[in-house]
Amino acid sequence: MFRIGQGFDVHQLCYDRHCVIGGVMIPYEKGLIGHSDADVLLHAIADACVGAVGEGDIGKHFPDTDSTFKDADSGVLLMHIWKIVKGKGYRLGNLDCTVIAEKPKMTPYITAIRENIARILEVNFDQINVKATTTEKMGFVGRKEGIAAQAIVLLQKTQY
Ligand SMILES: Nc1ccn([C@@H]2O[C@H](COP(=O)(O)O)[C@@H](O)[C@H]2O)c(=O)n1
Ligand SMILES: C[C@@]1(CO)OP(=O)(O)OP(=O)(O)OC[C@H]1O
Repeated sequence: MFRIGQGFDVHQLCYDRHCVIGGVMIPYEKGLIGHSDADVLLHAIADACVGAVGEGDIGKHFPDTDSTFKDADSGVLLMHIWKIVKGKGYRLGNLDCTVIAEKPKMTPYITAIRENIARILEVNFDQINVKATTTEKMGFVGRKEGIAAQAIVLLQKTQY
């Protein structure tokens, strides 16, 4: 049996934070604001995974009212989500994601991000794809006020 899930997340940019996207620290004058490290891409992936197995959303598993998750490493949060997915007997078919950002330029970091996500999900590099697009200077992304990310995951049931 196959299950599909999609995730979407947005975080605001400000000057006093690190810019961590897909678990990779990206040199940029601004960083993302959140209760956790605000890794918008890993949050979209986590939402896609919990969505695929009918387990709600990331906020259900890691409430932003819980101080445990203050400045949390989103890689660790995604590992926890992935354990739930595996526990339900699923394996990853493939994951496709898009980072929607006017800046920073993502291309130099895409390989490192794919490697990091493949490590967290314990899959091969070629099962993970990460893309980037601008919004052609329009809207909150175009004004560099925030960054959005989307993810779509395909899971296959291996245990019944
Ligand atoms: N933050 C970004 C946004 C885009 N890219 C790369 O540039 C290409 C063209 O972007 P458009 O928004 O003009 O379609 C895109 O395909 C990406 O390869 C990027 O690296 N970082
Ligand atoms: C990750 C969590 C928990 O620290 O907080 P944020 O970093 O604010 O991220 P968000 O995508 O708004 O929602 C999920 C959260 O509850």
